[in-house]
Amino acid sequence: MAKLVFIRHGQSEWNLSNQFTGWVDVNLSEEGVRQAQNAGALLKQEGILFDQAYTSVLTRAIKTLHYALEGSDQLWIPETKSWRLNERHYGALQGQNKAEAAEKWGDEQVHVWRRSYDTLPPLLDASDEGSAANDRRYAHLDPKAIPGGENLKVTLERVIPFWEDEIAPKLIDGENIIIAAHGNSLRALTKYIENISDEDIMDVEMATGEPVVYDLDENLNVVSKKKLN
Ligand SMILES: O=C(O)[C@@H](CO)OP(=O)(O)O
Repeated sequence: MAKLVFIRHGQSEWNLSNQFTGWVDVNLSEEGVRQAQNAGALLKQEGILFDQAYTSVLTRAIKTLHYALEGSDQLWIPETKSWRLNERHYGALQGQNKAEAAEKWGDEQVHVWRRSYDTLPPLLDASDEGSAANDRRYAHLDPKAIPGGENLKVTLERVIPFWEDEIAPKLIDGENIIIAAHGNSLRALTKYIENISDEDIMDVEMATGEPVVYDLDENLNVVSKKKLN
């Protein structure tokens, strides 16, 4: 039996200002820092001892991981950062205010962009100055792997190879793992490990800074799941 903990980053500055974020590297808000510190206290209270941590290459998730590990006295454990755990790329919506987008395109369209499994957002051109192609942290990637915008399906398809190659083998060996990532990269992993349908995943939400604890058997079946709050 292995423990797997998902933690969505604490509230970010753009969660607070209600802007589409995706791959834009915004910081935690003060409330987000408090949420991440509280997650550390909850993990300590729960007594979960981790062997390995994973996070994305985005500041809000990395900092959340560090606050959570510091609060549970395990800041020393090995950690791996991967772009594959990044938030879904929100394409040309990145930076826009969600309420203003709903006024412009309608609530229904914005809801479909945010939560449908396979509808892509409007794409960001690779020549746009905000393209991830201009960001040094993605310089080692095949340019074809750098998205101009992702739906949950595409997000899942880039998260799962990392899960299969890096994370699942460790869980099968009985290691306890924490993954600090993002609302939609964690929804993709949740869909995969809980076998949730394309339709039902639309209603699954992750709260900021709230650890979700799974017990997994050696076949990676979910034996139990609980949220710490
Ligand atoms: O803006 C984003 O990147 C995500 C997460 O904050 O938003 P949503 O919940 O709308 O997918």
